[in-house]
Amino acid sequence: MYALNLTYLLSITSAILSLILLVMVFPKVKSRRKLPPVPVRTWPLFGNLLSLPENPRQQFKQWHSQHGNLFSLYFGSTLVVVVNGYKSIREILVTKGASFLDRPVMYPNQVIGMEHCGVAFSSGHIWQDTRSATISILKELGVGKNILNEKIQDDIEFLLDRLVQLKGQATDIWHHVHVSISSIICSILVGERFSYEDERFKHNIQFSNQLASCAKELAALNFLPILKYLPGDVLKTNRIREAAGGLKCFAEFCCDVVGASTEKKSFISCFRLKQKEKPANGRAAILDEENLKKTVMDLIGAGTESTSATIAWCILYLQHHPHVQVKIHEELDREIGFTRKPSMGDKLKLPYLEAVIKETQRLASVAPFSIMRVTGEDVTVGNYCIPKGTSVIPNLDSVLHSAEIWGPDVDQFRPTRFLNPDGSVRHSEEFIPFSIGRRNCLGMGLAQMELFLFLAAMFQRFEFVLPEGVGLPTLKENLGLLAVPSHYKVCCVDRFVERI
Ligand code: HEM
Repeated sequence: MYALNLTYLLSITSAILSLILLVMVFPKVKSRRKLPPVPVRTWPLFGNLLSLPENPRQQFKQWHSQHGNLFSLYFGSTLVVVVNGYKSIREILVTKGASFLDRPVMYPNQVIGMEHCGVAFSSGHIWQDTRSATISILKELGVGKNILNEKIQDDIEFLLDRLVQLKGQATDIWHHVHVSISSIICSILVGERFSYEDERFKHNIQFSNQLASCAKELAALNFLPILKYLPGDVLKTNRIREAAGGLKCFAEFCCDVVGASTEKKSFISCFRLKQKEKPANGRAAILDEENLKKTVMDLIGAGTESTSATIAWCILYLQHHPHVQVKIHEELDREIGFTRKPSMGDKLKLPYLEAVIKETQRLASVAPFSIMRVTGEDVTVGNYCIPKGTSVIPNLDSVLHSAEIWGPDVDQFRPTRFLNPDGSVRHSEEFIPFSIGRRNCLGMGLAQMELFLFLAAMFQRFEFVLPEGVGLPTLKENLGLLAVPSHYKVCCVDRFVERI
């Protein structure tokens, strides 16, 4: 009887234990089974990092066509899901956007102890409150309105003067544009322009370039932090530390310049005024000085290279397609002439230029992999489950370079794809260089103003031609934090002189 009871008790206990085990383990087995496929062999420690070429655009394209819209990779031990195609990207960034709003921690922010604040790399409430404050201040300061139009025009005047002074000598046009675009964002932040010769302003540009040049090392350090202990500074940790520290110092300097001013003419003073407002949600503490400094750094970082590289791509494409430059000149001469500056009010009159800008953004795709997101909870996309805490790459390139969307000549520069038969601009929902959803590019309005005003004024004034005897510059990109062109030189031929 006793033996029978013991057997009975044991079998009941083991049945309950098996059930508990099944309940505990099954979801994991199930979710593991439903992860998007890993297209290559995974190695201990490195994961799939060793299978990624220096420029993964083509490799991602191939895996997209072989494995469908979602595939997984391990960057070290971190699971990263790459999402491709308009439908799936829309699903993660818009329809199920709430589960994909956060960002993973990034190494350079960690180095300066600012990984959780600011607007571009923060998460949760800090991101939400900082983003809504930043957007409302930029609106107050006139993004999309005439006040900003004038600020931008000031820097354009400086740029045109500098280019005229070169008297047609070959020059690195991207460098000049970079300085002007950087000056605009600084003047929005501080309320007045820095002199281009200001040492701190020049250093800031230098530090941004320095950080951008360490993109590969940054990617490795992000996912294999143990590598920072390698002897001999193989991964340029000293350069990264110096650049990130330098950018932080410049942001502190900008905040000091504005001081206690309560005039609502700079981003920094408006942000400080918001610190004093009593918010409905009771979270005023989030908009503190540390957060202000990091937001200033984020706006400078996100708002300079992206726009100036796009302008550099545009002028480079036109060296390969000179007939497009002729058409831009014809449109500008017909609609604006030479006696006044182009303004935002002229946008509708210059559809060809607008189509050229869109085609440049599509083909150059300067932020091909957007900025990584991280899932805030387990979420199902298509047939797959993406677990909470997974890093996610929205592969914008898979949309901007999709032959299904843009046709068989997708790799060619053909601005007319953005024109309707009646000559007006064709808008397409798949045109997503600024990403989509609640966390898309916060500076889209400013970037669009800058691209239009700079390019309209530059083409009104100059014809950009290659120096004599120099072959066509390469279209090969340098893919770091962004996809930028290789440096090239052009001569800026003054069209106003020709008219006199
Ligand atoms: C041609 C120029 C530009 C392109 C192609 C571009 C593209 C992008 C992309 C793809 C993202 C990632 C969005 C996402 O995660 O879904 C982004 C984020 C961001 N961009 Fe831009 N951008 C440009 C210009 C600017 C400018 C001028 C500013 C400055 C005000 C700016 C500020 C930002 C900020 C602050 C974020 C982070 C937003 C957040 O995390 O909430 N961008 N941009």
